[in-house]
Amino acid sequence: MIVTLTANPSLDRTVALTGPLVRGAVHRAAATRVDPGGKGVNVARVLRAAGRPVLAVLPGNTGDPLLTALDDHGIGYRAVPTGGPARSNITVAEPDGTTTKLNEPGPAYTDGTLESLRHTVVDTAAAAHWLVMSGSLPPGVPADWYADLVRSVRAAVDGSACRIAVDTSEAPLLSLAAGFPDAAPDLLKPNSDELAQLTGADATTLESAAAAGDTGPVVTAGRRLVERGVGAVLATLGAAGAVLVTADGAWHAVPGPVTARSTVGAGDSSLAGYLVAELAGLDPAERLRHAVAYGSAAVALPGTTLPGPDDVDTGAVEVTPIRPRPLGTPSPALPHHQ
Ligand SMILES: Nc1ncnc2c1ncn2[C@@H]1O[C@H](COP(=O)(O)OP(=O)(O)O)[C@@H](O)[C@H]1O
Ligand SMILES: O=P(O)(O)OC[C@H]1O[C@](O)(COP(=O)(O)O)[C@@H](O)[C@@H]1O
Repeated sequence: MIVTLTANPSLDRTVALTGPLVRGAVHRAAATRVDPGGKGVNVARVLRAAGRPVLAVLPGNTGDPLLTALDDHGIGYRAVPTGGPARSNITVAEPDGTTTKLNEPGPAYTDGTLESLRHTVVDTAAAAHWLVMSGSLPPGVPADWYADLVRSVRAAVDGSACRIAVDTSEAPLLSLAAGFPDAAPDLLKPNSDELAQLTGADATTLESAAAAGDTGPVVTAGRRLVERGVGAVLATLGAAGAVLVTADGAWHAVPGPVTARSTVGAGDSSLAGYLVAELAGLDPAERLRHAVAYGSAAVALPGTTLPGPDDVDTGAVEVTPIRPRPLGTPSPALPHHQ
């Protein structure tokens, strides 16, 4: 079983426009849709569609439309009472696939929510193969909460029995990294912005260099994290695919041709695809292939519509091993902001 923790879930409302977004203009939407969202919820949805047993842990009060949506999708969950309804995050989708996201901060927790959530995670992790902690933290939650939770789970559960994956950003990500090596997860899934936040590198340059075939800076950034205790770094790079770095090697995977409709949920689908392959016993290169195939499949679908196995074409993804640097060769410099 896989447990996903979404500390700040959302109802994702996607508004599709008929033309490009114009600031200050009135737009008549072509269509709208509402999906249950938040990073861990999305990972749970993809895993469930792939036939993997999954439990979503999240804050939520009985009757919250988000919990109703999870019921409708057949996602099992443990919800902890909290301070108000789940936030609504808005995506504006333009016809060329450009997506603009407006993410609310989310309701503050009531006294006890944080502790109940922590207990529920530690309790459910005891029976899990993977625990996935994903997304932002609501207002008032200490930034080092994920780092503390990694330590709590490791103290309570045999580490080899339940591995931990983390996908977060900004202060919670930086606090997690400050807690390495003892708070280092088995799998970290940064996108290029998050890799830049961790290393001080420039995100656009990391992606554009990889798109031009130079994965050196991403591999250097990934290796630094692995040297600090992270088991594997799955660095997703938008249209440039993804790079996987472990203690044993590094690989780059490039997606096949995709018509982008909405990038929302692409990173979550990548993480879920990686886990699908890992649970099937596939090797690191194949895990990366699945991650990129699932991410690209998500991009081709509207709103937070997430891919099932039938949407995913692993054969279209090209995976290349990245040769280790010869001994004594200095690492390439990371591209920093000018
Ligand atoms: N424009 C795109 N074309 C094809 N695949 C894409 C595109 N954008 C994202 N992807 C796929 O989705 C994955 C995750 O996207 P990314 O933007 O890096 O993550 P996040 O959603 O976390 O920011 C990529 O590794 C890639 O496989
Ligand atoms: O917790 P955050 O960082 O505000 O992100 C939440 C948003 O991210 C999503 O989970 C999508 O994430 P990705 O596009 O990175 O896969 C949305 O469903 C949700 O609205």
